[in-house]
Amino acid sequence: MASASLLAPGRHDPLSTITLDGISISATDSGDSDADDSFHDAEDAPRSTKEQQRAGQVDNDDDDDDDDDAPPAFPSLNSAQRQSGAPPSSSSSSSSKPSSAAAFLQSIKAAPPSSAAYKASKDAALMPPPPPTLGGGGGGGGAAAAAGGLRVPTRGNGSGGGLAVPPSTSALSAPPGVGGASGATLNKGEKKRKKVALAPGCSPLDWARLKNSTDLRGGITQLMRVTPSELKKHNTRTDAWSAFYGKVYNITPYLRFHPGGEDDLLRVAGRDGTRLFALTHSWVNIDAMIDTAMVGVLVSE
Ligand code: HEM
Repeated sequence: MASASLLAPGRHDPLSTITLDGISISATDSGDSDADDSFHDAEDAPRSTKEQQRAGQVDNDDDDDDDDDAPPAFPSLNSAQRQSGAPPSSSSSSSSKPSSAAAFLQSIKAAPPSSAAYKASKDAALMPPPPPTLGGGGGGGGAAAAAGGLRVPTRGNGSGGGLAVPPSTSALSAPPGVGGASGATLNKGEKKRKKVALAPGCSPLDWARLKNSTDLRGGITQLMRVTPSELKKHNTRTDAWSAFYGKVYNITPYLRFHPGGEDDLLRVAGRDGTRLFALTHSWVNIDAMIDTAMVGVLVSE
């Protein structure tokens, strides 16, 4: 092929091979200093030629315009793959090339036609990868795409690195009582948390699994009208009912799953626990928590 005559003897640098071959396809362009035309010609190179050039390269995606329009960014100039292939680098062999080819290469390297991918690959040989940038304004992927690389999406919060802990949280200490944060101090009016260590197999997830798969009514098949005196009969650890917001629940199976401990929950066994419940954790959705353990509604005597 005509490209062989433009290559320096013994020169196998894929970078120069592609570029020079691009010129060779349109022979009349060989003296054209317009780099844009040269790269366009390379894009139009016959497929078989391009495949030969790409032999041994990782990226075989023909649809990638960057690959076709610019000297290959992959394998990158300092990659192990490229080094193991052992083609001599362009800088080390430039002195042995014919002066016209060397000058042409030089002109391309000095001003590639708006080829950000080529510039990135060239820079990669000289310096470590840049630190992650912010994707402020939703345009975070733009620079990465232009550089021909993939980036982890970052949050455009306007400060700090993409995956770093938001600066606002660094000043916070753990909530009192959480994770054994003994050094945590309580603000005035703040209550100390009283969560207990649950036994193995008694996590909230275990409870969710149990209550969704098992009948927890303790033998009750139909919802009952429960009077306070009836409720009072179920006040033991093995048979505990309690009323919350007008509904009566069999809390016996939930005792060992209660994050606040069995004893606290047992305080309301056999009676209306609405007030204590609301005082302790009004945010807990009791219906979602133990709906399958509901045995009836609370009625007056
Ligand atoms: C069937 C009724 C109840 C259910 C479903 C229930 C459920 C829960 C849940 C889900 C939590 C964890 C809350 C969180 O992490 O924010 C919790 C914590 C707690 N519960 Fe209950 N609870 C019930 C009744 C009660 C009652 C009647 C009392 C008090 C006598 C009580 C005292 C506590 C306490 C002290 C905590 C720890 C709160 C903390 O410091 O984080 N609970 N409960």
